[in-house]
Amino acid sequence: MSKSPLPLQSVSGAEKQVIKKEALVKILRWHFGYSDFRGKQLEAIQAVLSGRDCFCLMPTGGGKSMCYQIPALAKQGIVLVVSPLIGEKFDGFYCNFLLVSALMENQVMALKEKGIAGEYLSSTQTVKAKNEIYENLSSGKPSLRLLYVTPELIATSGFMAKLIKIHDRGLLNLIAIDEVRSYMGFNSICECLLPEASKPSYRKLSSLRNRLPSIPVLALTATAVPKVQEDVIDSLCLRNPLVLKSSFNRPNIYYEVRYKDLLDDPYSDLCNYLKSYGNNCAIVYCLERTACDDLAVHLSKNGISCAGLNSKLRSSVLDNWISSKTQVVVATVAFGYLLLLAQLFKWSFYCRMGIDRKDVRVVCHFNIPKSMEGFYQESGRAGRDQLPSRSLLYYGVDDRKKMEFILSNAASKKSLPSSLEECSSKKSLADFRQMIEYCEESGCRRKKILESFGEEVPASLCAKSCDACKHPNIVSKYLEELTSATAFRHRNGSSRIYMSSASALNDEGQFSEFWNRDDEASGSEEDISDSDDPVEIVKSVSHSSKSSEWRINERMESLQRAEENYYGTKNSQDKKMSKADKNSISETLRESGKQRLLNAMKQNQHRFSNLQIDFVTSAETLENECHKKYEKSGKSFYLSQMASTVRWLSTATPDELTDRLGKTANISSEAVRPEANFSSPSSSSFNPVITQVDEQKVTGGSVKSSSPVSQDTLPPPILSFSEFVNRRKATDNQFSTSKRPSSDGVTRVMEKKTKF
Ligand SMILES: Nc1ncnc2c1ncn2[C@@H]1O[C@H](COP(=O)(O)OP(=O)(O)OP(=O)(O)O)[C@@H](O)[C@H]1O
Ligand SMILES: [Mg+2]
Repeated sequence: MSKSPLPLQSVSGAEKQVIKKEALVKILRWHFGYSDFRGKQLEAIQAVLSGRDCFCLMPTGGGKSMCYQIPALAKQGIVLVVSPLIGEKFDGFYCNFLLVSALMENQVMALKEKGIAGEYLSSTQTVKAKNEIYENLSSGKPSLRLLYVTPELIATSGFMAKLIKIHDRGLLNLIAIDEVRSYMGFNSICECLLPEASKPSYRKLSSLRNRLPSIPVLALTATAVPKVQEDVIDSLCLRNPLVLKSSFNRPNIYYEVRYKDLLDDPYSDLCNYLKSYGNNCAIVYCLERTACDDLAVHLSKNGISCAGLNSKLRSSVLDNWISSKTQVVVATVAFGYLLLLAQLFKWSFYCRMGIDRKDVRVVCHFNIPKSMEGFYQESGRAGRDQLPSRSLLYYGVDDRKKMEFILSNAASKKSLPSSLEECSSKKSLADFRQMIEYCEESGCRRKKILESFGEEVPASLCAKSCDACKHPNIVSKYLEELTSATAFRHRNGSSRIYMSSASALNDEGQFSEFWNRDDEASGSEEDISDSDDPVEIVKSVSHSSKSSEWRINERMESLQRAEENYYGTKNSQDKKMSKADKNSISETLRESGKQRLLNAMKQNQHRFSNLQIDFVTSAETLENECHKKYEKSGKSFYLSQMASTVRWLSTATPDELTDRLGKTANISSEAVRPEANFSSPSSSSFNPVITQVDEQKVTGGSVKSSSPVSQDTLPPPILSFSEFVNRRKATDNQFSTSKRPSSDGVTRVMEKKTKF
């Protein structure tokens, strides 16, 4: 319902007086229906209305927009809002044009619905629409109050000329630079990495001050560490700005980390988690497009209405989500192996896109984000209505390695001078380190977040609103298990630096984003050495000789060689191992598994003390059960099942243990049957029911999968890089020999579906 604007105060552009709080609250109530200002809003508004520059740090969802929207309504004239959220240039950074446009429309529409004359200028608009805006601006008394533009538009001489005219007529009130952190003052290294095309507009922001010296500038951001604050103030040439900082704490968000390596099936875990939130809305961030697609399919299959925002983003997806038709948006944090810019922008794009849906109850990161800053921004999408909400991060050791690999390499992709390259890479890794600590250390998660922004807070601030404060023992236990599982994998050489997802081939038969053809075409120039040391491999990627043209096959082969060397030279025993052997469950592994179970039983002996059981035999029985079930699928599944069993032992009742041992013993005594594989319905009888009981009870978390292990529910095998390459070669050959590309495409998709 549109409202007519509240009559303006009699404050002309020339007058620099403080408008009283009452008058401003009246505007707030009239247009937005809120009873009072939040946090530092009033101070920021009064500062800019009195003509002073202001640098305002407010947490995500803190209400930054209000700081320029109210001034736009309190004074005659126009507020110019420079926002990276609406930049069509962003499609150059793999961000989708349509989505950007949809968001922009959404924001302006929201203003219009409130009776506020807002417009945006973008290349998505028709010439007619743009002309109407320009006509309005040049009319005697423009009705426009807020004009949203991109930094790129500011850089054009045509627009700057128009702006100066508006200014000269005394109609420009304020320049607000929203999400200023997104496109300025990263640091000098990152700035160097911006594509040439973006540099002028980026720099032109500072020229706003030179060209329009009398207009106050309001810089707004949700995340800026002290160094960046200085950069922003310098770059924008702010004069004696009022610096307003609110705490970054989001008390209504409960922070939790779950460990993929300790879960039977993270997908199911997430499904259950989301289901436990009923019809509330959620955002799930994934690292790769393929993972995003997989997850979207998985969630949909499980009855969760879900839309994937992937390569073919559609404004309708977002519209549906904003209008509550879709419960979950799985937003890919599309990442390009070869582009640092992708690292800089993509990860944070979806979180910064300014979606103002207040009732997001859950934000889940299905992969670890690359920095605390990104994580904070993204998780901050939850609970913008200040109601209790959750941030859930699934941490996986493989995800961590993958990200470390990417970050180590990212700088080398831009042909930077080596000093900058090293520095940039170090910075990214240091930023990432904070995320690892957030996941792998047992202290308060909230404290870690806040400390990363330079805020010293007492642990009591959390008030048990993170898993580490609420369930310290459980979290410590998980971390211990994670450490032993990781150490174990490390010793046995099962971790894979080049591991790709099960959907390494996407449905179009192209590579996953990790191996995106477009990226290849964009001309990266490194090679891989034969070193068996991952660190060496990473280094060699950075420093290898340049070739004029990127050749994917060569690169594939060298990576394949590197992987083979990695496994092949680990030790002489490994050398002889075939791929199948590597995934097999060795006797040593089994022995250590038994020991692990025995320890777990001993640790929990107070609960089992009345049972007439021998711990050693029981541990062997349980280990046999795991082995029988997972010997065919291999080591990783076996290990994960062992970890689950250890957890189960920490909560199982004596009856449950007797029951399980009894069943297992019966089954163990049977001769090995052909149906002992996973498709056997009878195998369900000895599938342990494992729950994160405590977690579930107290936090409403999910119940771990207890369904029978069948062929359908088994997680797909993870291909090694070599397997991936061979498979790709096979499909490529198939493709090239085919006279009918369309039917071949179908074959390929089917092949993927059946094989993976
Ligand atoms: N004083 C207020 N009282 C109540 N709600 C408010 C107030 N100010 C803003 N809001 C609401 O808070 C929500 C978040 O505001 P806004 O989008 O401006 O946040 P933001 O700081 O820009 O967040 P982000 O960093 O995520 O972009 C909006 O729905 C807005 O209407
Ligand atoms: Mg905002």
